[in-house]
Amino acid sequence: MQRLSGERRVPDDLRGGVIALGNFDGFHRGHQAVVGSAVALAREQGRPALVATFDPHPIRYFKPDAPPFRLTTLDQRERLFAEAGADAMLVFTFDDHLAALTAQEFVEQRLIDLIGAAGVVTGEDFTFGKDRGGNVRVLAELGQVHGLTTEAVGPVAEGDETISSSRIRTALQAGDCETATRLLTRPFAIQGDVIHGDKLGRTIGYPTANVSLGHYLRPRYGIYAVRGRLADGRVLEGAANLGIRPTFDPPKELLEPYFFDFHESLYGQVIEVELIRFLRPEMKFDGIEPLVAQMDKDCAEAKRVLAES
Ligand SMILES: Cc1cc2nc3c(=O)[nH]c(=O)nc-3n(C[C@H](O)[C@H](O)[C@H](O)COP(=O)(O)O)c2cc1C
Ligand SMILES: Nc1ncnc2c1ncn2[C@@H]1O[C@H](COP(=O)(O)OP(=O)(O)O)[C@@H](O)[C@H]1O
Repeated sequence: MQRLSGERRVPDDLRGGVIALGNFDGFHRGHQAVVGSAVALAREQGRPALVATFDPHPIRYFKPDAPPFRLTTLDQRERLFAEAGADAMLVFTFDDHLAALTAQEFVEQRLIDLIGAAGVVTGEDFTFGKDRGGNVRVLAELGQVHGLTTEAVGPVAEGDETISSSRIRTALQAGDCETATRLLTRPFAIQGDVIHGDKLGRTIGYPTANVSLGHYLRPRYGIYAVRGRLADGRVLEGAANLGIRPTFDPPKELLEPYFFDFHESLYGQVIEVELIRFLRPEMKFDGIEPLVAQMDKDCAEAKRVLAES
């Protein structure tokens, strides 16, 4: 799958496509329905399927000081869109210029001129353009003028509630991995480079691969049963601390998975760590011995949890 810039002319072989328009952070079941419809329509008509996303997230542009809230990085979205059958991911840079485009300018300058789109699929509640002047009705009207097919996909609900990124964020902030997994159709996963830490882990028999939380939403601090995916595709099981490790000075905010039966260096590798279940809150221990005794128990519990999930 190709990654394209939303500011440049789309190459000829990807023009005349159907584009799923949205941000799709998390790529939850609702997002999957929108992208799925775009891909299905594209296949039916023998057209390329494109998926849009915004970087930075529009919320970040409008609220630069908002606490981290991301559910996926651009790299994760790229993989998820490819798995959903898209031929290209189109990244719109959300900056002053984009924010100032009216709905009509966005459709004419971006969808028609730069992308050469033949069809566009959004969620029913999608808004776009300066002051959110564009919605699915405006999009349909502009589409008629420019020969652009439009389709609005209704919300996907679970129970009485629409599935949304904010519902998933709330679940993760409560340590409710199971709800997040259901709404995402896969576990929430943090991807990042393995960085150097204090080199303490190895001396207590528990080396941990330290990953920065970056722009990700902060799930509830605590100990989790996890699965890790290495760059080479290997999947490892483990137990991880996500938080500030209050036993150590100075406290540092990290995700630190210990992988069972694994003895290789991971420094510099990009790994992805799936949060399967919250086991307990982080605690401050009075020394290394009680910490290690608790880590032994955590690992035993994580193994039990992972064996049945
Ligand atoms: C399963 C597990 C549970 C842990 N629980 C805690 C905890 O409750 N409190 C704490 O301060 N550190 C805890 N840690 C320890 C730290 O996350 C980390 O292993 C330690 O700070 C060594 O860091 P290093 O990787 O920088 O050497 C836990 C680690 C693991 C793997
Ligand atoms: N089972 C394992 N789980 C996690 N990391 C491991 C494991 N075995 C070896 N490693 C390596 O050891 C490093 C962690 O060792 P540690 O002493 O905790 O150092 P640091 O403080 O730099 O994280 C990891 O980054 C990884 O390269």
